Amino acid sequence: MLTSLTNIVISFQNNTTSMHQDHVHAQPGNLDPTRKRLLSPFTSLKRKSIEIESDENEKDSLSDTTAVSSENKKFPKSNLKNFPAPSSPPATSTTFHSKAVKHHVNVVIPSPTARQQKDLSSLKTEAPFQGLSTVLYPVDEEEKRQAALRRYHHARSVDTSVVPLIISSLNPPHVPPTQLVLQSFRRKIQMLDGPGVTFAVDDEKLAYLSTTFEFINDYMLGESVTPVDEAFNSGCSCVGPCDPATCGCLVDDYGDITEDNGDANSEDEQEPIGKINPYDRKRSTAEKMVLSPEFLKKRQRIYECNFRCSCKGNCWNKIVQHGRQIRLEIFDTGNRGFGLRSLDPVVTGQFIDRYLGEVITEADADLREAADSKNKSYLFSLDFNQANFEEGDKLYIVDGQKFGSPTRFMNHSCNPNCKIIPVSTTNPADDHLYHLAFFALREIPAGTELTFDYNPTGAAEKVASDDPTIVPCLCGEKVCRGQLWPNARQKGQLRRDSA
Ligand SMILES: C[S@@+](CC[C@H](N)C(=O)[O-])C[C@H]1O[C@@H](n2cnc3c(N)ncnc32)[C@H](O)[C@@H]1O
Repeated sequence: MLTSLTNIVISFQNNTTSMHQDHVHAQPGNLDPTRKRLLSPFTSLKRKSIEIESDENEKDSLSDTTAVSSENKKFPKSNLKNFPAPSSPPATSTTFHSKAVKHHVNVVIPSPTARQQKDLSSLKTEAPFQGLSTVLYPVDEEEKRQAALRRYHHARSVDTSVVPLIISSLNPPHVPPTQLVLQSFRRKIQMLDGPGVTFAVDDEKLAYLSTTFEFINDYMLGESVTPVDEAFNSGCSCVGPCDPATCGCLVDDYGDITEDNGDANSEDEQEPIGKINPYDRKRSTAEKMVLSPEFLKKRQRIYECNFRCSCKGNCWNKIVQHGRQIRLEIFDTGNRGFGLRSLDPVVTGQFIDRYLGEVITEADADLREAADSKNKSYLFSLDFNQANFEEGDKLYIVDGQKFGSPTRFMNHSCNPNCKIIPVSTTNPADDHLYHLAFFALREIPAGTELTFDYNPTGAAEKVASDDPTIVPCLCGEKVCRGQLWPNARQKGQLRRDSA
């Protein structure tokens, strides 16, 4: 079989695009979010929908040039480089103007066999609608109607620098990139467990946040973080609902350990006077269980019933593990960055949400802090039981900067309306890994900013107000201490005292 090299003229024809939209739809490259594959003229060349002009004379005149296998119809690079590089329009651009006017590309087309020639000529006569040298196939009823009326447009060559290649039916309506990022961020927010979380923040700030932060539904454990083995896990042996007087999960009551006098671990030297029931059944309404007023004043850890407990089912000592029950909103405070508020009224002692993030070792936290010392602090130390730590024990830190929960946006106040309580929901034997749960210290009307004290035990510590390194507190409370934390202790401040 003879092979000939045909010089063909490729032009983007105005009608071609619409005629072959179905064709283009089928291309997986459509899904490429960068759309580069669709926008590249080179890619377009590969599509069958491009009109190719050739005639017998041209074939003949070129038949003595170099032969190349027809299977690999290669477009010589020397010609391709004339195509303009994609001008990287926004990912969702629906229309673009090809800057190429005409491009001559050498393509090898095998000479048809006698049989093929016969087939082709029969095709030409049988095909209902023909262009000057090209058989065209209308794709929808309107195009068929136009073609039947001979209104079919057959421009042979068009100045493609002014012909918009409209691919509107292939792409969603034009959406600016910021909106795209936001759409994807909002979709992710919907994946958060619990009632909705919304944003009252301008698009630009939200778009920036969405590129630097992601919501998560649980801790992300770092490589060096090892939870205590399940073999050490235990549960209560209550039959039926847990008895607040005897349930083995409840904390022993030592009477006088409060926020004011309180070392959380001083119980070691005393005999318990009973059990503290962390959640108040008396104050519960039909739908709400709250932290007991006694517990709100104490520095104690809550051990909720877990899957090892005999009580099973919907035990009243399972609150934090059921997750957030209120709608939250992240808003722009204007002077302290983002803040958090509840869209629902919150009652005293009500559970708000957990503080989540990457759980990392103290050494890793130090490295992160050193690398990013000027930024806001999102590091919380899981050091509530530090007095029990033994030589070699690892101290874990929760870093909510890049991954976290809505409480990552809670600001400090010198007169806070929330407080963090350490809560174990799975393995009570694990002194290093537990949850940091926020509870309401008082009634909080819907729409009020949720805050906590970043430095509850260090309230008295102040440094000279002319210290240039002080981070000023902007909580605006009458009792404001004027600074977020004594600056000499800024490093790791959240990591020390918040729990
Ligand atoms: C855990 S973040 C709180 C969320 C933060 N506002 C944001 O936009 O992501 C802690 C940081 O918020 C700022 N911040 C929180 N409370 C503040 C306050 N009362 N006054 C000034 N800045 C505060 C400080 O920059 C602090 O390092």
